Amino acid sequence: MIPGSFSYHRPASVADAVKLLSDLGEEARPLAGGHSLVPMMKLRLATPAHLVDLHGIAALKGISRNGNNLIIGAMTTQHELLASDEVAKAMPILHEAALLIADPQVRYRGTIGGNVANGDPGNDMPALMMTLEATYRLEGPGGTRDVAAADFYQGAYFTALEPGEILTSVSVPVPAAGHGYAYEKLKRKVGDYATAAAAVVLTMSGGKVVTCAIGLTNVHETPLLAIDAAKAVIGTSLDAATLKKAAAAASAIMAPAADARGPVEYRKHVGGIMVTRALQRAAAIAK
Ligand SMILES: Cc1cc2nc3c(=O)[nH]c(=O)nc-3n(C[C@H](O)[C@H](O)[C@H](O)COP(=O)(O)OP(=O)(O)OC[C@H]3O[C@@H](n4cnc5c(N)ncnc54)[C@H](O)[C@@H]3O)c2cc1C
Repeated sequence: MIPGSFSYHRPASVADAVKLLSDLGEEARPLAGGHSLVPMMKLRLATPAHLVDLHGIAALKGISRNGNNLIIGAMTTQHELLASDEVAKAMPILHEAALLIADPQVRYRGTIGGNVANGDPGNDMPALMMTLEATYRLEGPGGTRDVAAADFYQGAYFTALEPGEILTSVSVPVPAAGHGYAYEKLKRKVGDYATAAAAVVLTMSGGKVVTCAIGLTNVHETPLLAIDAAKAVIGTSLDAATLKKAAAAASAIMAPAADARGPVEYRKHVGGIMVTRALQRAAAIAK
């Protein structure tokens, strides 16, 4: 449980971090909260020769509002998300989901940038960011570009990040006033990753669903958007038959691994239940 040896770098600007990562090449990795990377290093599943610590870069911190978007700096911790009144008011599902990540110790160190850039299908933020139609800002040797969260995940631990690039911020459109929301996560115990989880953001009018987005965590090698399930509920009052149809449509795209959290069929079944519960709770909240 002791990591291999590495050299430590602490740049003071994004430009310096990008230059270091580009110069040092494949053997270098950005270090954020270290709560995914360091455990991997201890297990020797990751053996970077260089760690480029992002903690000295003030520009990567903080939460601000730009028009209808919340801009969250990559080095903002999960604890800081929870402490933000702006997040709690404008985007309560983000507050709710952050509270379901691990435990306070992990949330004090773990960052939103590390959580979404890691590419771990077990992380909670990626599916939520897809549901909220977030965009990631990436900065690298070739300049700055924005990538939709929905286009970012390519496989387990494979993302759209190019060599030398870092994720600098996440831009999240604020959902409509009166929207309904829920993040339902089944885990074996407090502090565990999801056996399966579902995020729902919807709007309703006259008792019927007008818009709906559904994201799924840890039921596939990447986070998923359950597009057909979301379509199935539009225009309905979420009656029992519709809920069943939506859960079935969501389960149909799930392909979880059989692991200590259960066999494939169980995790798909649980995933469907998470979708049902999230839809019901979101509808009850919507005004
Ligand atoms: C006991 C335990 C339980 C946990 N449970 C959960 C859980 O239930 N749900 C959940 O979502 N997470 C969970 N986590 C993971 C936790 O949320 C991590 O903090 C998070 O996944 C990674 O964030 P980090 O800031 O620690 O990143 P790090 O561990 O520092 O980095 C993770 C990866 O992302 C890369 N990276 C980091 N920042 C950037 C950046 N800005 N640009 C480009 N690449 C970057 C790193 O190079 C590394 O490959 C748990 C962790 C532990 C230790």
